[in-house]
Amino acid sequence: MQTNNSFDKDNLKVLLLEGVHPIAETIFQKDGYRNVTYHKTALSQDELISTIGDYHFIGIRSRSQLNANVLEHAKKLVAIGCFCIGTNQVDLEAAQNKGIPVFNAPYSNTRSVAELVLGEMIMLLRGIPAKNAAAHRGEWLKTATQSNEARGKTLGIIGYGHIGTQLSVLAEGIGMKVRFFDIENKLVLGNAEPVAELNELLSTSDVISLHVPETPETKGMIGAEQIAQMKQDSILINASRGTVVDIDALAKALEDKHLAGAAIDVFPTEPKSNTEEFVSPLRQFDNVILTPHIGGSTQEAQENIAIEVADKLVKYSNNGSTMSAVNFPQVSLPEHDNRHRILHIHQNRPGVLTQINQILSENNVNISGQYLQTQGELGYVVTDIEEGSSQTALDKMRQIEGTIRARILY
Ligand SMILES: NC(=O)C1=CN([C@@H]2O[C@H](COP(=O)(O)OP(=O)(O)OC[C@H]3O[C@@H](n4cnc5c(N)ncnc54)[C@H](O)[C@@H]3O)[C@@H](O)[C@H]2O)C=CC1
Ligand SMILES: O=C(O)C(=O)COP(=O)(O)O
Repeated sequence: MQTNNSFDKDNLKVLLLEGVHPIAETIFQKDGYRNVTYHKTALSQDELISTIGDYHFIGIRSRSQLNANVLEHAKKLVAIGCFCIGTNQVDLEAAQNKGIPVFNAPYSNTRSVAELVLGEMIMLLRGIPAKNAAAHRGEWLKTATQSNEARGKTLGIIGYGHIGTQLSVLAEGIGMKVRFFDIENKLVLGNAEPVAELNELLSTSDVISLHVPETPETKGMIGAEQIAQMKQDSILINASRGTVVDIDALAKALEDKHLAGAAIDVFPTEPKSNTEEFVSPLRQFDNVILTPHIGGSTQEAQENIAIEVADKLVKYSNNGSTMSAVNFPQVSLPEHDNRHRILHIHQNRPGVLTQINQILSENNVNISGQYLQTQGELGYVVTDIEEGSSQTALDKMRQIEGTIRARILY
């Protein structure tokens, strides 16, 4: 059990990795967090293990793997910020078991991905990547063969979430017909049409674009069998996660000329830094657009993400609010001016709230507000109390069975 009291910001250490937009550092510093370490790259597993124990907050993007082993060494960690959408790089359950909320930016880069995919789709339908590559070699491929307008073509979107829906609207704007497959019932935008079976979507679309998260179900979702279902001369785009598409199966389909082209932004194994070689069987194909996982890498998106996630971390640190945490009970909290606030994180079992209130009552502590939320195995009780014997009460609350951690905000 951890025994932090109200945090002295001077002693709180923040580690920002993977070149998150520098405005994140500014936000921490402006709020009085002076101990911010900034790295342009990700850290290896060994580096994370030897470093993470010093830090109270960590900010990462999609490369840093915060698995259970790394989190085991995160003795002081209070919260994790994923400065991106995907949180599959973090063992969310291990973080939850340690009472560490994980925050992300669920919307900020969605437009950037949708715009990239729209552009790639138009380019691929015209056969531009191959013609461009040929021109760079001095070849002149002036032909209309396999060069098509997007207007009237069918775009099949797999995963009709924040990105999928925006792409849907943009694609309809240039006259495409949009169909989609999602495991949830979704509000349909424009004239898009839901399709009940993945295979039906695959076999009727001119372009397939993937916008699903990485989950056990989406891993390997598009393999040889699914690609075989796709129309002859159709196009596959993946800007979701590298594990969703079997790259060897895709390479074979391109070799066999079953597909007219592809655009791939995410890969099963991605270089850890810009100095490492990118290795992929897709490098040989002129008709494949290969991008280095930059779907969300625009100035606009990165700045918005940095503001959003840094604000969430600072708010959790200063005020205890867990709104929009992805693995944690969500509690939206008012400011606690002139009051002390006790945050109690515990295993979700009966009787904890009663024991908390019993302790407060026995210590003559007056409760001015209380908030309780549970999620799965975790319970989060926030109690605003009048100043006084809060420290004694906190010490006693830490003895309640099932307590994971507790801290006080002055
Ligand atoms: N290339 C890049 O730089 C970026 C990649 N991404 C990736 O894109 C993914 C999607 O992002 P958003 O649209 O914002 O997420 P979202 O959560 O809004 O949408 C995902 C959709 O996929 C659906 N889904 C989940 N499992 C499915 C399955 N097995 N079959 C069909 N549909 C399924 C969900 O119901 C949901 O509607 C992220 O999880 C992330 O991995 C996100 C941002 C940037
Ligand atoms: O937001 C996401 O999920 C992404 O894939 C973007 O990742 P990145 O921040 O570019 O490492």
